Amino acid sequence: MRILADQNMPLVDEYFSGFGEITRFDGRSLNAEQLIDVDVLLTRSITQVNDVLLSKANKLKFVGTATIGTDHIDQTYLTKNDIFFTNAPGCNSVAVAEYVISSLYALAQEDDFLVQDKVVGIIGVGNIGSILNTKLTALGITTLLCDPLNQSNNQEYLTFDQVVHQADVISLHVPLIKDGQYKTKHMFNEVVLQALKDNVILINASRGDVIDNQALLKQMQTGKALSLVLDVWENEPNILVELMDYVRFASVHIAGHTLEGKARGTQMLYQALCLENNQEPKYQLSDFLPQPVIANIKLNNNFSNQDIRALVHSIYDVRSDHGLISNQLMIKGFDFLRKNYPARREFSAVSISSSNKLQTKQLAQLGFEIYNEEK
Ligand SMILES: NC(=O)c1ccc[n+]([C@@H]2O[C@H](COP(=O)([O-])OP(=O)(O)OC[C@H]3O[C@@H](n4cnc5c(N)ncnc54)[C@H](O)[C@@H]3O)[C@@H](O)[C@H]2O)c1
Ligand SMILES: O=C(O)[C@H](O)[C@H](O)COP(=O)(O)O
Repeated sequence: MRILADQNMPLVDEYFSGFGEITRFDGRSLNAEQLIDVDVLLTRSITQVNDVLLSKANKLKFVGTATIGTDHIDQTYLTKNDIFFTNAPGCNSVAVAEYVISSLYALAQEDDFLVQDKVVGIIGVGNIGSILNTKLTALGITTLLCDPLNQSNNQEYLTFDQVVHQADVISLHVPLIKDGQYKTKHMFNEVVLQALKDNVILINASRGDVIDNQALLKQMQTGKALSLVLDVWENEPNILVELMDYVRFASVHIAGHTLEGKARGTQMLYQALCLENNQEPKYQLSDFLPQPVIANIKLNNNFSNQDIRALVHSIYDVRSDHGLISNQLMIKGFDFLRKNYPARREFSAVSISSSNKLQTKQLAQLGFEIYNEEK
């Protein structure tokens, strides 16, 4: 079996070498010639998989993207050509939710507010939005949910307009849908942006095109008071650099890039290929994840709600990502910063011990491991 895998996908040799010969490719410059005689294509979000790329793919039977988003894949073409397709739903949901929590705490610290005093609107309540909702609720934060396509799990849902006008924080977790009734491309256009309340915190870790970046720049240039947290941008990797000046925390589409999130993506493709080939999976994530720098933390009795911020930021502080893009974007470029993103762990890599039952429960809901019997 010949396997072609994106060079930015971790653990490909570890998971896939048993299946055959592996060749790595640059996700931005993959071309049709490279697909000749290839059986399995493993991509990330930056490769457009369509009729042009696959025009010479004479043997291709399996396409997997180690991502949640699928807007780069022409699934109709794959179905028509009898090519199996899978993505990795949920692989990096926890990472994105933790990115939002880290951002919120960083703004709370810099602007001197309590996260519990903010109402957070979540637009798109699928894998990521639901996990974020659980974590925010555990912290005592009120959430407003909007998802016209997902009215499940006994939640109260509001309309887009209600959420956008009532929330102090708006966090976007929709897929990119380019047209139709539930279109999300430019969901935040000039009109919506203009109507936002002053001082709203707008967080986008979904897809760049969900916010009209030119319209957003125009609003900010005319003095609109918004706190912007942007992980994703229109036209990556050639983003609208002028917008950066107005962004409180900017990053290079890495909200999902924890070690766990990326490795889970590879593992899900491995499991799908095993299933397709009637093989029992041999490996699991824990076989390959390194020990975290901080593995155990024992909390003392004085640990308070306020200390959760410090705990969260000891695992992941979004400001380190902002530092990277601010200092190095123009020198190194967007893709270089993504490829060389420092190792980041999820809260679950850290085990917490506390004698306070309520606190232990809250931290468990936030995603930390608990290592005493008080769980
Ligand atoms: N920044 C990153 O690193 C990163 C990482 C992972 C995923 N993502 C992006 O986040 C998106 C969401 O991920 P997910 O796993 O939660 O996906 P998901 O499919 O589980 O959830 C998306 C939710 O959005 C809802 N939705 C669709 N159209 C909507 C609309 N018009 N208004 C409101 N809700 C709408 C859907 O019903 C669904 O429940 C992905 O599609 C991907 O584009 C980004
Ligand atoms: O959709 C996703 O899962 C994410 O956006 C994913 O993390 C994108 O990152 P990439 O595949 O480009 O590394």
